[in-house]
Amino acid sequence: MKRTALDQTALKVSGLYKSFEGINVLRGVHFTVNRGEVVALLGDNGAGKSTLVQCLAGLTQPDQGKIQVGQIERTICTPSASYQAGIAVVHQDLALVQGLSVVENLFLNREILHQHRVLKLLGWLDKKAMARKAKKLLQRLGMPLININAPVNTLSGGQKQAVAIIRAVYAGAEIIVMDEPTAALGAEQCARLVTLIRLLSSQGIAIILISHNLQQVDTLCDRAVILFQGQSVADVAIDEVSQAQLLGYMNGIELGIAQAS
Ligand SMILES: Nc1ncnc2c1ncn2[C@@H]1O[C@H](COP(=O)(O)OP(=O)(O)OP(=O)(O)O)[C@@H](O)[C@H]1O
Repeated sequence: MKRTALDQTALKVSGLYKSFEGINVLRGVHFTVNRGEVVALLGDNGAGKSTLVQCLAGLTQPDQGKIQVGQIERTICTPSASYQAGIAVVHQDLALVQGLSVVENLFLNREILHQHRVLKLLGWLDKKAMARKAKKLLQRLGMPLININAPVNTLSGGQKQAVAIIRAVYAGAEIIVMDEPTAALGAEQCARLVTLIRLLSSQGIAIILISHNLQQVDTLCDRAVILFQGQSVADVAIDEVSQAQLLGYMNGIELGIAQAS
């Protein structure tokens, strides 16, 4: 293990099935992620990763199966139900509002109202409090150089990722799912994101990382769950497998299902 994950379940997925127009896309997905763990979700193209993430994000509903967050079984039928359950999915397109500033994005739909009774009734925002809190959050999560007043469309790709992730943390996410978070980043930005992921994990947040970059999975993740043709076929400690074995699981060879070409 790369670090001490807490021995407490953050997420448990059991027996998830999903079909689209008669095609069985998920055919029995089971895995658990503990608090503070970084777990890679691996699988070849079409293995069912995005469909699984859509189920976690409340964008589609499984036909069968259970999703448990902490000790509570959840029905995640909308994106807001997913968020309320403590799951945040940071997609490649990030869902930030481009014209708004960093601080406005961080507090979007969670604005801090003015403390003064009358101003609060009028819906006035406490911009100073939000600025203070935003600076503190960015500092705590190792991103003090991000200008909180900059429109997010002026930030680098890595900074945008960081803002989206920090927004999820501020909203109380216990489980953050990241879909290819470093795909469009340069080496330095990747390194910063890796540091942020490690920091979040050290604070007990569970991370599920979808990545095709096995080198990165090797350095960053504690465990990998591998999907093959819609089934979770392996759940392995990263320290105990080689990248070649991971690839073998992903293409079915390690399972004796597919033939080496
Ligand atoms: N809405 C849909 N209707 C019909 N088929 C779908 C739908 N969504 C996904 N599929 C099919 O389900 C299978 C799994 O797709 P999914 O996108 O979940 O895989 P993936 O592992 O994320 O692949 P990739 O790495 O290429 O993104 C694919 O064969 C895909 O064509």
